[in-house]
Amino acid sequence: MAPRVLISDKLSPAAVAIFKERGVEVDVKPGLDKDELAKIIGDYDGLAIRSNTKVTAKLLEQATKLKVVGRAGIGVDNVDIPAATARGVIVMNTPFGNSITTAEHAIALMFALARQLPAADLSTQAGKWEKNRFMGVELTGKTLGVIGCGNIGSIAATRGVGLKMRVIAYDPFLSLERAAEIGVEKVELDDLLARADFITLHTPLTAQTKNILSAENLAKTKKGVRIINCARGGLVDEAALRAALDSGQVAGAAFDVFVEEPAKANPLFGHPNFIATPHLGASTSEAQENVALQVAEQMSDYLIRGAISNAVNFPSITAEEAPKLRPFIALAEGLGSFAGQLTHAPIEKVAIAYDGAVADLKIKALTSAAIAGVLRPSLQDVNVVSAPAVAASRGIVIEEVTRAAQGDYESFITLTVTTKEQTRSIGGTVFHDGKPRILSIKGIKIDAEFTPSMIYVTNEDKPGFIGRFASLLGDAGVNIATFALGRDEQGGSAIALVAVDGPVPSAVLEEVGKLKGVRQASALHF
Ligand SMILES: NC(=O)C1=CN([C@@H]2O[C@H](COP(=O)(O)OP(=O)(O)OC[C@H]3O[C@@H](n4cnc5c(N)ncnc54)[C@H](O)[C@@H]3O)[C@@H](O)[C@H]2O)C=CC1
Ligand SMILES: O=C(O)CCC(=O)C(=O)O
Repeated sequence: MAPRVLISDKLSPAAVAIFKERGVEVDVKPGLDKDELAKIIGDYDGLAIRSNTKVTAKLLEQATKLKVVGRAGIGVDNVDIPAATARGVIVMNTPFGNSITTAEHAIALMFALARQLPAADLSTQAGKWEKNRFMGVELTGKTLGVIGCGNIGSIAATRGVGLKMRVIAYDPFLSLERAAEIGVEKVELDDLLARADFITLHTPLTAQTKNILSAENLAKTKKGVRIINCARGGLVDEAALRAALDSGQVAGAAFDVFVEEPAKANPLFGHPNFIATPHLGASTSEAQENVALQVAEQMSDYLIRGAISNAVNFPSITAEEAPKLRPFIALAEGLGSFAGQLTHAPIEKVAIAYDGAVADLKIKALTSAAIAGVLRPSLQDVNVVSAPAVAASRGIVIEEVTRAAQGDYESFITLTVTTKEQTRSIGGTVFHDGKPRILSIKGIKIDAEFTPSMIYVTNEDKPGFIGRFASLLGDAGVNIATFALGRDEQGGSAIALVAVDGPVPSAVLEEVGKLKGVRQASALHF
């Protein structure tokens, strides 16, 4: 069945065309309220949004089929990422499609502030011709302070350089090489505040950046500074800015984003030196076409081919990598599931060793699959996306190692689960037929495929056991499909991994457990 996607915000029609071209069914329903959306979200595999749709934990509870949320834009603050991750929903954004447009909006607002364009327009069209009222400032030679010099900040910075401004940037993650490349001077925040004639903000809203322009920091600015915020509401303390505009410490401010959106009332509204736009940073036809095309392509790639790009809660997997990775994901998940089904005590650690060629694949994805396998026997809802977060919330330590090929196989994965009582290791590979194989259990060599119903037995290596075991299954009407055996040494510990046709009745398993020499008998399902 074709996957179904709902577009719940206003997106360029280019997205619909891409979804259809790729074989994804698509419904376009912008403007639904949260209850209407909650009613229908259960029908969809994908949800494509801009900033209006709020993807809350409550909405996600109803999204029983949902696999991916695609944000046609950058900020994903309207999506509850931990809740999406916990439900195994991939969240993707389009990190570059609207960067130029947003940087241009910041520059437009800088000009608007420098020459009071909105007020001059209003006054002129009112027939006032107030030539003496609107004295502006020149940008050439002024200092532009950029707070957050990532994709958008660095474009804004280079535009500032092009306008012959001196550009200084505060961004703890900006390297000196990159600063030199874009022609900015990297400075500390206090230095920026003291020197900038214009400040433009381009950071995400985080615990560190919230109120980065607080009352205290606004007091450190150069008197007469002008401030532009096209990033996120909450980076500037709105009440403190209002006071600084009133006192003249700040000569003007232009905001595209607000603490509360849609902003219908705001402490800054009505100030003569304040300019507002309604979150228009990304609103150009070029940017909207870019982000719509990109989000539709990314979501289709994931839903149809399993390729993941620009996910904020999962490593990227290209369309080329996906088919190579798929059998190893099945192997990792199978090994995890094997160990998980046999583990009945709280897990302290899961260690995964990747030997040989597999170490060059996306091992983060493989590790997630292995953890999902380990946890699923006790937690039905866990999946490859949510598994690492679930493991972390349970205090399970995850260890990954990559090594050169150790033995006979080009690739080998060994998964070790540690509880208070014991450590259990299981290893395997993918053969050239693309099928995952179990090749070692507790260090004992064996060769078995994962099949839907299996019996795993550990026993003393003594003559007669296999006959007794096989007869018991035969007498109980349990048909053996394949039988794999291994032992550590003659007369030592032996293991049997038996694929059977259909589920094993628990009474039969109990009887197997009572056979002479049997230490443990478990039914496994894959
Ligand atoms: N108004 C609008 O319509 C739009 C707004 N945006 C917003 O613009 C913001 C920036 O977007 P991008 O440049 O694409 O993001 P980005 O991730 O490329 O850049 C953000 C920069 O902020 C820096 N940063 C992080 N914490 C910082 C801190 N404590 N102090 C100083 N710098 C810090 C990072 O190192 C990074 O370089 C985002 O919040 C995004 O949501 C993006 C597009 C449109
Ligand atoms: O989609 C929009 O209009 C908002 C864009 C935005 O804020 C973002 O991409 O972070």
